[in-house]
Amino acid sequence: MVLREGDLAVVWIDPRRVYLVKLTPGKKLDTDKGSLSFDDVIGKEYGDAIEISKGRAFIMYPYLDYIYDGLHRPSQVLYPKDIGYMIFKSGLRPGSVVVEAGTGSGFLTISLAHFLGESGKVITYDIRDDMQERAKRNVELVGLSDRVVFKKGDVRERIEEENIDSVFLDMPDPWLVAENAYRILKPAGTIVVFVPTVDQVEKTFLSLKKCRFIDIEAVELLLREYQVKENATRPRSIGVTHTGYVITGRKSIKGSSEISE
Ligand SMILES: C[S@@+](CC[C@H](N)C(=O)[O-])C[C@H]1O[C@@H](n2cnc3c(N)ncnc32)[C@H](O)[C@@H]1O
Repeated sequence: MVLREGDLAVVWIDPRRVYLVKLTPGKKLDTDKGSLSFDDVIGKEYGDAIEISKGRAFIMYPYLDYIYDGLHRPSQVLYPKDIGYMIFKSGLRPGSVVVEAGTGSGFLTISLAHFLGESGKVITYDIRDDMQERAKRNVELVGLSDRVVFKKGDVRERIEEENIDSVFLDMPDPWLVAENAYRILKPAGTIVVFVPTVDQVEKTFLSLKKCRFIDIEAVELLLREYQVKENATRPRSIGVTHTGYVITGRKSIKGSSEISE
């Protein structure tokens, strides 16, 4: 595919220099490895490489992992390893309608919008205007605005939607949202929560149980990156050692709450 004005691309120089850019004529990307004029990128294809003063810039398709590397993120975003599992457990599919809180920098929003397709919707709540403004720009940059509805609000107090397929929560006190989540979900709809500390796991798990959710699980996903060198291949000694915990549950349908006991 030949790249045109306005297309999104990833400029990959090395693993620490990954930039998500919109190809605007006359603009350029300045890095410590050299400048890249977007006029030189327009007309090229994903996968092409362009020489810059101190290296090479590879022009890559904006896959989610590159979006993760290149996104401007004022808040801590969820890690891909956790997002993958959360989406799997949620049962999300093309056409799903999900509610999310909080929006934060919008990386989970973008991931959800990506997987639920053109016919799906993410309704994302945040109590902070500045977070939603930044997330809006991120979602717009990756061309997914049609699939996302931004709402300013406190989900502990009120969620306007109903008949929702899944609720995703990444916020400090998700246990205070259990009742609202239960109310807005379809029967057998799923709740997926991410929290960074163990005391939050306990509060969240018990609140889901109290609200008649069934099939509740709490897990931690461990990911270990390897350095690969001849005769010296081993786990890396530095890196992200902790992200958090994922709690999942499902809205009970009539009579099923007894089964979970
Ligand atoms: C860690 S960030 C979410 C990051 C997001 N998952 C991402 O991947 O970019 C947590 C967000 O929750 C929002 N928040 C906290 N309490 C909230 C509430 N009661 N209702 C809605 N949003 C809330 C915060 O303003 C913050 O932006």
